[in-house]
Amino acid sequence: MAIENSVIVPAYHERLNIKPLTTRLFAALGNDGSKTTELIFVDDNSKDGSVEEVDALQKQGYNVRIIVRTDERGLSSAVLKGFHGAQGQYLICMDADLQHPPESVPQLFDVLRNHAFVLGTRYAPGVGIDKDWPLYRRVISSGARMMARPLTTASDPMSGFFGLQKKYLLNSDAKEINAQGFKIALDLLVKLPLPRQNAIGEVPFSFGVRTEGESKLSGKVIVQYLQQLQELYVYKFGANNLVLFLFFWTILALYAFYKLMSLVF
Ligand SMILES: Nc1nc2c(ncn2[C@@H]2O[C@H](COP(=O)(O)OP(=O)(O)O[C@H]3O[C@H](CO)[C@@H](O)[C@H](O)[C@@H]3O)[C@@H](O)[C@H]2O)c(=O)[nH]1
Ligand SMILES: [Mg+2]
Repeated sequence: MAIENSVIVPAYHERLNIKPLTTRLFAALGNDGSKTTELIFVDDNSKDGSVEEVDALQKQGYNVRIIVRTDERGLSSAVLKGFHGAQGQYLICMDADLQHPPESVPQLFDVLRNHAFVLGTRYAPGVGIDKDWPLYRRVISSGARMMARPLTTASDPMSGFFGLQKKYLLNSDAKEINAQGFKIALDLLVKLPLPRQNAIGEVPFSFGVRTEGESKLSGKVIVQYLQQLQELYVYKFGANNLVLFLFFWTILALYAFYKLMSLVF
């Protein structure tokens, strides 16, 4: 049977998560779904036994492979590498660390049949929003989400659990996509030639807790996000409006600071 669906997983030092992710994903897809789905890890030369782990799973009959990059590092560029190397016309991206439930993947593929883009969202009724996250991650996440508000109507454009129909990627200018940092979904949402109506489907999910390995989010990733925002504002609204936005965010930041101070003192 031909491969219709591809699941792309950026992975850096994720050996311990590879087997549980693979077995849970294919169990969730069931017999029929498994025949038309491939799983691709994009690893940046972790040299931690991830390759051997994938080989063993292949021998057990899972349609899984691993691309090892030796010349580049980074989440977003790894995702694009996987998307371009995928056979399926329906593409889903998810993290390796099981914070994105593999059991939700079939639902994301279903939604992709009727939408150009699908987002796993943590901001929906009944979903525990980052409840197990430390406070500083919640503050970063809320601030990052608020600053992206003018760029897209999607409820969770920061999500790393998302998908798209490959034809929209092929119709875009690859040079325009920002492959730095973590927020590849946001870049694609703003820059891909998506239909005007009904382009984005959303699937609520609860963001799990990482149990193996460590998060790779760093100060550098936050700076890359701010640079990406600036570029996206200019892309969407033009350089002049960037000045207006900067003014707006400065006033908002000063107001938030004032409120915080009045709470503390
Ligand atoms: N190939 C590759 N993979 C990477 C790299 N950096 C991170 N990854 C992989 O990308 C996934 C997410 O990395 P984490 O380090 O677990 O990120 P996080 O802090 O949990 O952030 C996640 O949640 C955010 C939502 O708040 C998302 O915005 C973000 O994209 C990501 O999904 C994991 O599978 C990780 O191995 C890299 O340099 N190269
Ligand atoms: Mg994570």
